[in-house]
Amino acid sequence: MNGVQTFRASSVEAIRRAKLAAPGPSGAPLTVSVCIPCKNEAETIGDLVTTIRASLMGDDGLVDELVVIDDRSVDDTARLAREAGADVVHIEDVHESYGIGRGKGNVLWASLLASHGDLVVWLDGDLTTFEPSWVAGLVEPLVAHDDIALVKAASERPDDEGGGGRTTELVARPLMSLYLPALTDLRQPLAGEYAVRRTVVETLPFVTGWGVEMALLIDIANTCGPDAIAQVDVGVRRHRHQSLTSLSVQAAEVMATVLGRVGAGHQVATTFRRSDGVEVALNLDERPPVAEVVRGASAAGRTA
Ligand SMILES: O=c1ccn([C@@H]2O[C@H](COP(=O)(O)OP(=O)(O)O[C@H]3O[C@H](CO)[C@@H](O)[C@H](O)[C@H]3O)[C@@H](O)[C@H]2O)c(=O)[nH]1
Ligand SMILES: O=C(O)[C@H](O)COP(=O)(O)O
Repeated sequence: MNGVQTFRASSVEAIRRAKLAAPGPSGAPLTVSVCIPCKNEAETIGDLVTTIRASLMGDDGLVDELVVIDDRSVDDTARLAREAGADVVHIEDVHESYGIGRGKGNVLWASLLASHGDLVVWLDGDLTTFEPSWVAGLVEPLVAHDDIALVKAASERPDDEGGGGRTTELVARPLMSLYLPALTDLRQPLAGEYAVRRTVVETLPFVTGWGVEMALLIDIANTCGPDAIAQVDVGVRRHRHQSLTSLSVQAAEVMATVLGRVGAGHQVATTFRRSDGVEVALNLDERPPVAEVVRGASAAGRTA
C-alpha cells in the first residue's frame, strides 16, 4: 500500500489515443462524460462548455458526452450552456423520477443518472481558469490503472482575491490530518474537478450537501483502499469566491460529514448558527447508491 498517488499528466493527444485504445467494463470502447453542476453560473459556463467542445469533443475525441446539470438557476445558465453545445439537464426532471433533493452532492448524484460514460469527470461551473489538459490529466490514471477509482485535481489556489481555499485549508486538511492520515497527501480534497470510475461511485451513497467530496474520499478509501485515490497537478485554479457567511455553512457540513464517517460525530447537530445569528439547517442528507436506484427503476419499468 502506497496511499494516494500523484501523477504528472502526459500530453492531451497521448491521453486521447490511450483512451481510444482502452476497453470499457463491458468490452466496448471506453467512454468519458464531463458533467458540470451549475447554480447560477451564467458568467462562466458558456466559455467552459465552448472550450471543452472545441478541444476535447468530436469524432474520436477524448470526451464523448458533456452534460450541464442546471440546479434551478435563475440566471441564463441553462440557455448559455445549451447554446454553447452542452446537453442541459434540469434538476427538476431528475427529481420528478427520483424525489426532491438539494445541494451540490444532490446534483453530482443526479449527474450520474443523466450521463452514460464509464468515466465521469466533474468540473465546477464557476472556473475562471480552465485548460482542456485538466480533463485529460484527470482521466489518464483511470485509463492506465484499473485499480484507481478517483482522481482529484491538485491545483495552486492564489489568495490575492481573498480566497485560496479557505474551507480546504481551515477545515478539510486539518480534519484529514487528525482523522484520515492515509489521505493527507491530497492537496485539494474539496476540489470540484475530479474524475471517477462509474462502476465504483454508483455503489456508494451520496451526501447531498457540501460534504459530498469528503464522503466520497472516505468511502472509496474504506472500500477500495487509499491507493485507489490519485491526484494530478493541473496548475493554477481561480474561481468565484463565496462569502465567509456562506462558507461557514459549507465548513459545518464538511465537518459533520467527516466526523460522522470517522466515528467522532456523536451528537452532531443538524443546524448551524451563523455569525449573523441566522440558524441554518445543515444539509446532511444522503441519496442511496445510484446502482440501487437504477435497479429499482428497472424493476418498476422505468428507464434511468
Ligand atoms: O446547491 C448547489 C451548490 C453548488 N452548485 C454548483 O457546484 C459547483 C461548486 O460550487 P461552488 O460554489 O463553486 O463551491 P466552492 O465554494 O468553491 O466549494 C468548493 O468546496 C466544495 C466542498 O465543500 C466543493 O463541493 C466544490 O466543488 C469546491 O469548489 C458550482 O458550479 C455551483 O454552481 C450547485 O449546482 N448546486
Ligand atoms: O475550496 C474551498 O476551500 C472553498 O471553495 C473556498 O475557496 P476560496 O477560499 O478560494 O473562495
